[in-house]
Amino acid sequence: MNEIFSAQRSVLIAGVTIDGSTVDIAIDETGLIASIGEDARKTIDADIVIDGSDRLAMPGMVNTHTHAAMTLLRGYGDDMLLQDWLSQKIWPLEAHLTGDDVYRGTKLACLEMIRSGTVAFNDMYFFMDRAAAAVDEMGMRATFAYGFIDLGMEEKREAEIKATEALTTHIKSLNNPRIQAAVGPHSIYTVSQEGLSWCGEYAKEQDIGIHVHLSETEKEVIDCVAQFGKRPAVLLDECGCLTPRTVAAHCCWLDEAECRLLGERGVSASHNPASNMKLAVNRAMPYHWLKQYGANIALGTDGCASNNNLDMLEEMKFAALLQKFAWNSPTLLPAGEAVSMATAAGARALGTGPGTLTVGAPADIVLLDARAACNTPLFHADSNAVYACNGGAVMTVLCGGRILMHEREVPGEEEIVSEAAAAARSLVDRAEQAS
Ligand SMILES: O=c1[nH]cnc2c1ncn2[C@@H]1O[C@H](CO)[C@@H](O)[C@H]1O
Ligand SMILES: [Zn+2]
Repeated sequence: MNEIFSAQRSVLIAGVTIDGSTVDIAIDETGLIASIGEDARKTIDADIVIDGSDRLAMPGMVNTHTHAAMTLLRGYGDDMLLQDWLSQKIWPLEAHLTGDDVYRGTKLACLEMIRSGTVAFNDMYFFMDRAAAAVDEMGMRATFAYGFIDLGMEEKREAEIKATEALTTHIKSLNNPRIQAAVGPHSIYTVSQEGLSWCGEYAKEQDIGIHVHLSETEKEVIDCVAQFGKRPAVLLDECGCLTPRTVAAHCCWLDEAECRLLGERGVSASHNPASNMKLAVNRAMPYHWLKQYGANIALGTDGCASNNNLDMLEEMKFAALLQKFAWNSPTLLPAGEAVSMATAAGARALGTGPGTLTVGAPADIVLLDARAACNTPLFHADSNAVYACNGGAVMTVLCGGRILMHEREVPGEEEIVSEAAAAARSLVDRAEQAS
């Protein structure tokens, strides 16, 4: 059994269901889908054969906004106002974080994501070289941004610039096609205009993406207008931070003109409904306007301190329900669109491929249990995936043809969990001793 997790080999998923038809999926030794169809098994002499009967195939999901190592802070501070939560609970604890903590927390995050069908994620945090090591070992894809926060102080800005440059250099030196760097200006309320402009220019020069929090709360918009006389998306645009490779997380309080601007710039908006509801930001991302103006609308969980898990199947349901409820329209964000947000739109946001099950695409594939209660009866696979199932229905996960989980087994799971639990305990102990 263990050898199926080892090196990259050619794989045949035999007799699996896609959109109601039974097909084979052949994956070559470079990790691409070589053929899909009734006779795909004849096209390769596969090293590994996965039995696809009683399985539904879907593209691997892409989590476009998270802080992976915040798994260690899960349940540490809940039921608070966003500003209090950050300043009283989260930031004081993060001051004690070490690289080892981030490594262990990110491994736990990867485990959780793999177990719920996610193959790629967009991460913003600290000690990202250690997060990249965790992802490399777990076999997923990720884009890493150092969370750039200068609080308007020039000295701090210099340090953040150095940290950002060091991460980009490190990630590029890994030469791992699954791992990319991005620039991570945290938000317009934690980064000066000088800092934002540097981020915009640096991203352009390095040809990498930008990962930023945008218009999460009404306070962010009110303060921005009072201080700068313009709204947050306009400010970001003037600093060169709205590009086709920008992922803007939350986007809750955008007005219609800002949605048009995001569409014109080809920005990806990452909807994070669970975090938004938990922190009561009191407005749902204007999905209808972003869609109307052509922004790429993707999905994310945010960190585990505000969600409190990384299950994208659950997140699709939250997205579909929140949009309907908030904008009083039961026809808004139907199941098929929620699946596209979690797959194709996410892959487009991070540039990891088409995010579809098509020939020539990277074999980022999730197999769901067709016999699970949540998939019974099976009138519409998308409907069950969005409204009925959660990550527990995910049986097998492949990323770039590599098998990361099979029949719910992930290699090394017990050790990852126990080491993360110990790291979280020790982090809280250190913070409490210091206070
Ligand atoms: O919802 C959120 N809004 C704003 N900041 C957040 C949220 N969740 C996490 N962080 C914070 O963003 C930084 C990333 O480098 C971290 O300090 C993390 O705690
Ligand atoms: Zn966030």
